[in-house]
Amino acid sequence: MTATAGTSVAAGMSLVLDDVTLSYTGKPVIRSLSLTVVPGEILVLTGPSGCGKSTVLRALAGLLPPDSGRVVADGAAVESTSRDRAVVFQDNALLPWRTVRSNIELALALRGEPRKGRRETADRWIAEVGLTGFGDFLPKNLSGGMRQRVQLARGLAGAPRAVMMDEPFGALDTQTRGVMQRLLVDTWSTHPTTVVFVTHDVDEAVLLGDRVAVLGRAGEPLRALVDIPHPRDRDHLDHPGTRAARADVLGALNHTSET
Ligand SMILES: Nc1ncnc2c1ncn2[C@@H]1O[C@H](COP(=O)(O)OP(=O)(O)OP(=O)(O)O)[C@@H](O)[C@H]1O
Repeated sequence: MTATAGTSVAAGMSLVLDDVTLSYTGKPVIRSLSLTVVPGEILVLTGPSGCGKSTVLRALAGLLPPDSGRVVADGAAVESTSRDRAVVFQDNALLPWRTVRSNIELALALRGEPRKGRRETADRWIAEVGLTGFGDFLPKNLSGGMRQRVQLARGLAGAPRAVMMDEPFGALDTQTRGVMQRLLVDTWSTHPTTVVFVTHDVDEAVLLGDRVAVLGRAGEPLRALVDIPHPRDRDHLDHPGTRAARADVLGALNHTSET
């Protein structure tokens, strides 16, 4: 867990799920889940389709109150959404009638940044995510990868202390996905924050995460919580420890689907 050392610790928020049960219609999707997200780390959530990954993110974001147990952010019970806890979705959640710049400026306005200076800050974010020249474009005139760049910029521009990311690169082709993973790592290094990242992709999980939590099927216990020895190291799969961790994640996933 490299992110637990150094400056990123102070920048991120701690998130705790304490014996949490979550449901929509009374039948638990998540049952008695306890999990602590360390300040400044990237914790990846993976597991079979429908196991409740997005549901956990909703609870952390304050969008879904637990049936029982507690969701705690920096020691305080989560009872509503907060600009300190941002969400980045796979789907295009940008405002379609606003330009790229204006979408990012909105995040700055919600943070309470004075109007003066917002444009410059938004343009810095646009440059940071490699979209210089596209500030006046509407989302519909961008590729899927470009829209995800804007979502990343918008999610982080509000300087949240935690970001919940729900399969943000799931719809992208392999090459664009690789570029976005690197962009996320670079941006997160410059603007450290706690990240809870949902993915189906084992390689993405092992590349990005300090730790990978493998959820069981809906209502089942957590299958595994795996430490990744060399997170975000480009050559991480050359390390035997990382290969072993990847095998642990895969083993837990396969175990889940066999039972
Ligand atoms: N708004 C909702 N109302 C009722 N049931 C829901 C709602 N959202 C999700 N569910 C159900 O809760 C369960 C978990 O859904 P969730 O989206 O959290 O799973 P997931 O692991 O993120 O799935 P996937 O990997 O397919 O995106 C599923 O059975 C789903 O049908």
